[in-house]
Amino acid sequence: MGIPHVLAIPYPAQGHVLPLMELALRLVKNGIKVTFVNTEFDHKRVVESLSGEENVPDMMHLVSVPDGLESWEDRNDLGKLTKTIFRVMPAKLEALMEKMNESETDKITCLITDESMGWALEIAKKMGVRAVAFWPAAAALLALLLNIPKLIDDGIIDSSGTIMKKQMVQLSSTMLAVDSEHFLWASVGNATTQGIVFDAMLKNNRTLKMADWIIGNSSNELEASVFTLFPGMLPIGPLLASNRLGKSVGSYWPEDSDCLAWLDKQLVQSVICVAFGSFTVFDQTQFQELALGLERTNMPFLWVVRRNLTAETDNAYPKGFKERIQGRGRLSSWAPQQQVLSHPSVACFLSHCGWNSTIEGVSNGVPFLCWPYFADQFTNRSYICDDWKVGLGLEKDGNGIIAQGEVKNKIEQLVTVKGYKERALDLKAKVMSSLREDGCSGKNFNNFVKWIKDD
Ligand SMILES: O=c1ccn([C@@H]2O[C@H](COP(=O)(O)OP(=O)(O)O[C@H]3O[C@H](CO)[C@@H](O)[C@H](O)[C@H]3O)[C@@H](O)[C@H]2O)c(=O)[nH]1
Repeated sequence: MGIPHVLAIPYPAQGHVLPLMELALRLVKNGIKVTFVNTEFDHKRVVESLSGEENVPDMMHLVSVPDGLESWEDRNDLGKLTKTIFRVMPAKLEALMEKMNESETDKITCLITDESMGWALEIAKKMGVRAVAFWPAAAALLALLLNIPKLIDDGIIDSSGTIMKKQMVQLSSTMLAVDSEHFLWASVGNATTQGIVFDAMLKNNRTLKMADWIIGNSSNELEASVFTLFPGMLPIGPLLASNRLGKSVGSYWPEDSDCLAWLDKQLVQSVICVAFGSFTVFDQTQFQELALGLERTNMPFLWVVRRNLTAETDNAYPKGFKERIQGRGRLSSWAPQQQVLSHPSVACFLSHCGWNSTIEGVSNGVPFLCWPYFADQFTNRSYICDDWKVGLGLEKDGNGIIAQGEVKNKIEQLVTVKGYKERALDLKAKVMSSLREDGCSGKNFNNFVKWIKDD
């Protein structure tokens, strides 16, 4: 067999593209050729944000297929996006693979797909190609999804995913309890969207059975009880650019690298890093309370204010805010987050608790302030606050708002009360040891590479 050729297919969302790209780059480093298939919409953004950079090696090719939506249509409408993906992408992917297979050197030997694009596993099997499912979120979430039939039997949800009982659900006595109201599909959009997403999850559960491997961006040190209950899933994380001594690739937006020079000028462990991933949206009141809360801490802060974090972002700040925080507060539209979190000046991370942000903070020993927005982020908050005890959750007041006083008080509590930083450093050491040759994630990854290279 010549050089193995992997086709990698992410779900089209920032928190899915980045970790699969990281996995792809690690495979390339191990002598495997990778073709990375983004949607056309994402491909354009990723390539644009890469311009002038030399982070994509020769053995990695970036290609695209359409997602079925027009360029102007709203890709944050997860119902619509999910429907068109399932309708349009399978035939496009199959055609792409057939074309590649016409050439002996381009022949696909293995397909790795995000679990949420489970239909690709079917195509791989049909074409006689090895099939791998990649799970980019907490393993606990996949375990819960695979238990949907039991949730229905127990009357917690009905057969269309509607929550019938509000209760905590625990799959085993050692696993995290999840509030049924925070089930993944139950917090995305309106009832129609939730139904479409739930249906897609059922389909993905079925296709997952076709996977030769299920690998995840987690580690045994973070979720041991899940991997005991669910031995078929192998953790290979955390997948971080620093592990291969490179820069993160796959951002949708150009990074403000200058913020690293700004961090260089700050005192050690003095800065609040604030970032909410790629989906979170704030209304005007909440946005302003956050701004005022950060201002009231009197600490330096680096706040990632994505262009669409709130409506009319430029005019959304409280009156005089930018002038008052000058020099102390740095506003950035998209930061090199992994590098930021590894910077010695960072004291804590105010985060929406997306899984990538969670493991990036953990891998750098940074304590968290948790402000989950939707989907799996509530479970990730429980891990951070209740299980690993490396952070504090922000609570809403009687008006359903996280008020400026709450932001200020919790940040002060986090950085002054002894224990959070110590536990965060302890967890970091455990998680990073997993990546060593003799660590759990390290061994799993090496076995995986061997399997891909085997005839
Ligand atoms: O200024 C920024 C902000 C973020 N990031 C990166 O963007 C990624 C964001 O991923 P994540 O923290 O997981 O958040 P989302 O983009 O919101 O990810 C989606 O996908 C995740 C994985 O399934 C889920 O856990 C989240 O809930 C879901 O919203 C991370 O790698 C960050 O380092 C940057 O590079 N710069």
